[in-house]
Order: sequence, then structure tokens, then C-alpha cells
Amino acid sequence: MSGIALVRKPGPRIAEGIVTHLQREPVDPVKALDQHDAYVAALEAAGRRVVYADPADDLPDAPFVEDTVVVSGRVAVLTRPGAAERRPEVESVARAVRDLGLKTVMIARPGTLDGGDVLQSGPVVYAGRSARTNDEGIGQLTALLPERRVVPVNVRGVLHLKSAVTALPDGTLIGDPRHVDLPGLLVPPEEPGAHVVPLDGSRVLLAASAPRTAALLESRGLDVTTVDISEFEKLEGCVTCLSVLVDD
Ligand SMILES: CN(C)C(=N)NCCC[C@H](N)C(=O)O
Repeated sequence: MSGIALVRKPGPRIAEGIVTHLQREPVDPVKALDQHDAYVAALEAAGRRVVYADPADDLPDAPFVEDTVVVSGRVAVLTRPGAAERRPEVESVARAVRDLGLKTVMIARPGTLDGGDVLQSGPVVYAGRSARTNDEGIGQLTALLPERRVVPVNVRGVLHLKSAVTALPDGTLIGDPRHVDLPGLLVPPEEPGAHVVPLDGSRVLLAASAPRTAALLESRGLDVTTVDISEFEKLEGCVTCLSVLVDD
């Protein structure tokens, strides 16, 4: 599959990233950089052209680019992250997506929306109501994407909707019913197994911390690539958070 993956390298202050539901643990910035390189290599191996947003070394959570923009076709919805300290990340991502030729629109005050709360699956866009994303943000997203069906989903006990549920290439939702009310979830055998990046119709990217889920998905005929993202997981990140996929 062709297409682009927008990413941003972690900076030296990554260890200062926000932690909400986990106990803070030391994060090694050098290891994070190596893990990020391996993550990028996996995307490239899957045929993606990788584009880097400008470094934002003063903003510890900046490698979690997913939260700053939602791409639907050729439209990029620039978000207004729920955590005020993450809002300065958006400007450089806006430049990057404009350079890719996407049309930009934006979530405006008093709306808040994190891309990690937006799960796209076919015609449906699930939008998580979370501590980061409010009803006003979801309402604005609905108005900005008139051709999509935006479905609000309550999120409990985790940071983002995509902390709890993602979609396999065939549209099956994989996730933890304790955190979201969505029917027909495939429940992964371990928590990080809920985070899947679909690379194409038969390949997915998964964290190395979910080996039993990798086996489950392989038994369903999927080709699974795993990457160790332990340093990002300590900051409540997952495989989806580190890139924004743009199809051309
Ligand atoms: C799906 N997920 C979890 C994301 N898209 N983003 C994770 C952001 C983590 C960051 N420390 C924060 O607290 O903002």
C-alpha cells in the first residue's frame, strides 16, 4: 500500500510527558529515539513514505502526533487538545499537513478534541467523550466532516478512545468493554492488544507488549508486525499515537 505516515521524533524532554492513569516511571530519551526509529522503519517496510513534522523539543508529548490532527480524505482537522500544554504542538503539524496538500480546518474554542479520541472505521467516525474531548469538540468535528457518520462514544478510565479500542482491517473493533460501550468487541488477551494500526488489508502493527494478541490476530489470518514502544507506553502512548496515516 502506498500513502504517507506523518510522525515526529521524540525530543530530550520526552520523560516530562503527561501521565494521567499510570504511575510515573523513568523514561529513557535515547531508548525512545531508537524505538521511534524502529517504529518508522516498520511503517516504511509496509510501504509508507514517512514525513517528519518539525522537531518540537520543548513540548514533551509532541511525538504523539495523532492527537493534533484528524485526517479524513484530503481534509485535515487540526485539533484543540484538551490538555492546554499540548496545544502548541498543533501549529507545526498544521504546516506539515498543508505541505502535503491537505485542506486544513480546525476545532475552535470552547471545543476540545484529541485525535486519540477519534477512531475511523469505514464510513463511521467514533468520537470519544473523554477528559480531553468535549461535546462541543465532537459537535464541531461532526460539522467539519459532513460526509462521515460521527458516533459519540463515552470513554471511562483510560486516556483516549483509542486507548481502549481500535479497528482491524476488516472493520472488527478490538478493545476492552470495561472502558467503552460498543457492541461486538473482539476482546484482546492483554491491554496493549487493543491498540492496532492497520497497515493494509491484511497487515497490522502492534506493540511488542501484546504477544498473545499477536498470536490471536495471526490465527485470524493477519500478518502482524510488532514494535517495542515501552518508553512511549510509560507515558500512556500506544502504536496509534505515534503516527497519522494519510492515503494518497
Ligand atoms: C491513543 N492515545 C493514547 C493517544 N493518541 N495519545 C497518547 C498521548 C499521551 C500523552 N502523554 C498525553 O497524556 O497526552
